[in-house]
Amino acid sequence: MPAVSFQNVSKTYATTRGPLHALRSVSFDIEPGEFFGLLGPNGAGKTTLISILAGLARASEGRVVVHGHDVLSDYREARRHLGVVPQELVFDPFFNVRETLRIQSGYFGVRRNDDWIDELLTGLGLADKATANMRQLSGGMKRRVLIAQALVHKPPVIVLDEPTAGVDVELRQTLWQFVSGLNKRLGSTVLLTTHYLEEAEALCGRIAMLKQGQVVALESTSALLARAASNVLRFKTDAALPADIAAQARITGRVVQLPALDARAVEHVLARLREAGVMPEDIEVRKADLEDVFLDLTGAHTRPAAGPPQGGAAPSGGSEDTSVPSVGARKS
Ligand SMILES: Nc1ncnc2c1ncn2[C@@H]1O[C@H](COP(=O)(O)OP(=O)(O)OP(=O)(O)O)[C@@H](O)[C@H]1O
Repeated sequence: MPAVSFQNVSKTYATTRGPLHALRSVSFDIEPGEFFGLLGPNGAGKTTLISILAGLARASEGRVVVHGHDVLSDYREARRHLGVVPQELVFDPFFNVRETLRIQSGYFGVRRNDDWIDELLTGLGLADKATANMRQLSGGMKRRVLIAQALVHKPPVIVLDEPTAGVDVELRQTLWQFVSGLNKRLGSTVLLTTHYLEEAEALCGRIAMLKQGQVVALESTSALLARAASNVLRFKTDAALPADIAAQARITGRVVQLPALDARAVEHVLARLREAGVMPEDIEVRKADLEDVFLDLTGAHTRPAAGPPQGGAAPSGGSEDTSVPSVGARKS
């Protein structure tokens, strides 16, 4: 039995400009124990799909089943199997961290689970904050409690919707270590949506890519990576590129990146640039990554110079070609 089964899920919003098809017949299964990535540019429908899974929105058509429980007709059971980490921070400020987690356990009818609460506190770097009042915590610490809250009933399926948008590097590392540990040790299924393709590449065994409400790829991460041209030629220039080169290029400010199968392809591009009088600087050839596949599939070849993903913080650095790509910056 799949951990999560999306069956022909469609969602249409009525808007003043007519119907908006946020999801169009989305179907895929996530097997128990998978670390699964859901990727897509802004507006692709990721949050809508997660909201339907979590029972926060209703599908216009189709159904979603969690460990055999329909999220609509069998909501309580489906919800018990899910640990959904929300994006917004909402807390009762009068309780301390441990009390907050005990109260949340009570919502799920779980009692005397202090051992598990201790494990969550330690794993998420909150051990010395157990008796701190929620209102005394920093934003980053509150986010850790939010994650602990979502996991307090030991759900077999963990749903993380953009969990690292705007969080610091330390929390990202703590979170991934902890969630990977649950995935490996307890066999927890993890469904992750992220703008950070590097994270998806490092963590997810399988990936679905959404574009305009449709699944455009559903494959193992390694198969997706194998789809990309094996290398990428990268250089900087201020000059206008010849049209044939520009057509294949991904341009970020003055950084140009082109798929390059082998050394001959690299030589060909450099010769074309010479003919056109373009003097490339800082030439390098790197291995293709998930971002290259993503851009091919979502058709976003050209993006503006670096900017933060919408609704999230800028990836670290903020140089003209950030090493952690922000898909949100290329609204297609
Ligand atoms: N309540 C709503 N009413 C009308 N349209 C909506 C509503 N919620 C979402 N949409 C639209 O549905 C589409 C999918 O949005 P959704 O938030 O699911 O995308 P997303 O992939 O999560 O994007 P992001 O990466 O920006 O969070 C978008 O065009 C969005 O504007």
